Amino acid sequence: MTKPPTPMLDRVAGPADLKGMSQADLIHLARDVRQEVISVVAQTGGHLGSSLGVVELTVALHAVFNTPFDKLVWDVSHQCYPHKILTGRRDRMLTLRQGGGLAGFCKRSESDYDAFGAGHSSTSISAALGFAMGREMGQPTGDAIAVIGDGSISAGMAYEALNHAGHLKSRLFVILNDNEMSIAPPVGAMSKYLSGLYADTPLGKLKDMAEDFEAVLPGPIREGARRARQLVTGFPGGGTLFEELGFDYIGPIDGHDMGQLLTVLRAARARASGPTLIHVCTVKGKGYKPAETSADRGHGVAKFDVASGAQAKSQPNAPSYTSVFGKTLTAEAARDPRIVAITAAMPSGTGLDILQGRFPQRVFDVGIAEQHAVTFAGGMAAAGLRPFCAIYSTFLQRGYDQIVHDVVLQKLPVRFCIDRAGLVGADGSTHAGAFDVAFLSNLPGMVVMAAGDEAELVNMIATSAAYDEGPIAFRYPRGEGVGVEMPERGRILEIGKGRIVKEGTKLALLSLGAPLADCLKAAEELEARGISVTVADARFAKPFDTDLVARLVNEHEALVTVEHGAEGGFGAMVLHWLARTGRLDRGLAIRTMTLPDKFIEQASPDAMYAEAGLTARDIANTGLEALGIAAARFGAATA
Ligand SMILES: Cc1ncc(C[n+]2csc(CCOP(=O)(O)OP(=O)(O)O)c2C)c(N)n1
Ligand SMILES: CC(=O)[C@@H](O)[C@H](O)COP(=O)(O)O
Ligand SMILES: [Mg+2]
Repeated sequence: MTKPPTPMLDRVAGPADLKGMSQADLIHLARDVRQEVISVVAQTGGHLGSSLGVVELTVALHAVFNTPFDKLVWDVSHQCYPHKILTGRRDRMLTLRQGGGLAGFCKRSESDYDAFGAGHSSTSISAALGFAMGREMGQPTGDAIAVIGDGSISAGMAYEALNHAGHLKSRLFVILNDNEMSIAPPVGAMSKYLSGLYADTPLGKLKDMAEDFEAVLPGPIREGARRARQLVTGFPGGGTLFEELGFDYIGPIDGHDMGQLLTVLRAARARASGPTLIHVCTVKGKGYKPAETSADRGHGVAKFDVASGAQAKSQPNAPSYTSVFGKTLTAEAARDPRIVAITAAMPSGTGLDILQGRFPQRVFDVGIAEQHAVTFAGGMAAAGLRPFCAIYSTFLQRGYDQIVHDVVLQKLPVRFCIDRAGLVGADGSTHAGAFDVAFLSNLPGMVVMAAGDEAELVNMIATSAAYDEGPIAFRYPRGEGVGVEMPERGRILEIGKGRIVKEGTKLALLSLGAPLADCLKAAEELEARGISVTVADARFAKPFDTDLVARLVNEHEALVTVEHGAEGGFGAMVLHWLARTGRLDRGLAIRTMTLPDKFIEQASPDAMYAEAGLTARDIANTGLEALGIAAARFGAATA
């Protein structure tokens, strides 16, 4: 692939080089950065659309502010590629999202320019406000600037921070990057409100408006903001929502017009004394047709051919868990009108777009609002509906108190569908689904299942649909299933009962969920050495099958539990029970294999599991160790 020339970018080693550049140079630089982002992401895959949308904004911010002394906080930080390119990491961009390479998100450990790490949304205003307070209290830090998208500003946390910032009245910049997109079109009144701020002013006219805005400079910025707002809202007496919250509001301005950006940012930097919100309109995927015209505006892409935009997607060997979930739930919903589903801004990621296609009225996209999603589902369950609340494991962490207080405590039959359970690969540690088994299994009355393969997922959906006694959850990993035969229809599982998948006599491997395939592989390796192995699929982490565990420990010389989750999960529950029932009093050979007590950086899922010590080979070796024949260990772990 020929790389486009980038003469202006080639002159840049870091943000300091932007300071002396003319506006024309910065426009040229932005053009180069855009080419660079396209060229890099074509080779690595990643979050293309959001990064393309903030190219001019990133250049302007680094030209005007004094980073890293000034703290630039990117919300989610999936749009950080131009920022990484301009802050000394250009030469490593081709390692993006790969093992040992640059993270796909901002990371404090990666660069001083990454003021605050992210991956989850809606945290930037709180963090930036923290920096502002640090400055006010004498810490050596400059301005604090949060850049937050219109999708991310829908979450409660963002409002909590705006509310507090308005109260504190400290100088703080919030840049609202409004591209009228989340991953799907954003939902709700806030999105409509933001659009309303410029509904009567088509984007083409924004330039005139901003020139008018410029014309009032260098008069007081507050007056300028008011005039701009009046122009677009037509409410001379009223303030924008942001003004009511105590912010000076500037905008909306065209986020692809370097002149507007520089003028407004420089004026704001020179004059702002309190919290200031700058409303910037951008286009997700800007400057690359295939991204701009795709339904998600090129949100997350695989490697692609730049000329055609065609993405390199490998042929799957089995359906993805996500699609199995979407299709199975749709079939269940066709049979049961009480079934409804909730997503927090991830209809396609969760597979609920499939159900949405068939029953649009029964799928509720609540925006990025996991806490609300959980309690909303609780209310629906209390009303007699059968809600399936589909949230990635990592994002479900946001709704923990809601799970405990609003759902579990009241024994409400919310079905939690936990996708992306386990390590997820390129998104790295922020997105690892590591903790759900641990944080759900300790809740009284909660039922927690994990699918050992895609057919089991079908059974668990059927089981959840039929279960009205209280909250129930099932987890399944990112990516393809294992290729097992699929049942016509899900079977209702007996709550708290596991299954023996393969009978043996000497060693017992007890898998929870996705490690089942690796346990079977490990068993094969061990059997080749003459060690007879039982492989059991626990199915339930809570209540787990105590009869099965008792049988495994009684009838085998050693037991190994295996899970794709953090310490404190299934293995810990098994150990609690064994200890409580006195089974450990005279000793048992038992090992619990979990994710290690550390965050694992991005790499391929196989490489991440290898680092975690959870490959089939690791399982086999742990079994040997538990049997007291560690000397017979297999060689280097294979993924
Ligand atoms: C708490 C949380 N929930 C869901 C997500 C998944 N997610 C990542 S980016 C995104 C859309 C963000 O939209 P916006 O802030 O407008 O940024 P844009 O992609 O439009 O640039 C979503 C839903 C997340 N990162 N964090
Ligand atoms: C930034 C973010 O949180 C999402 O875009 C995430 O990267 C999606 O990952 P999946 O590809 O697993 O849906
Ligand atoms: Mg957006």
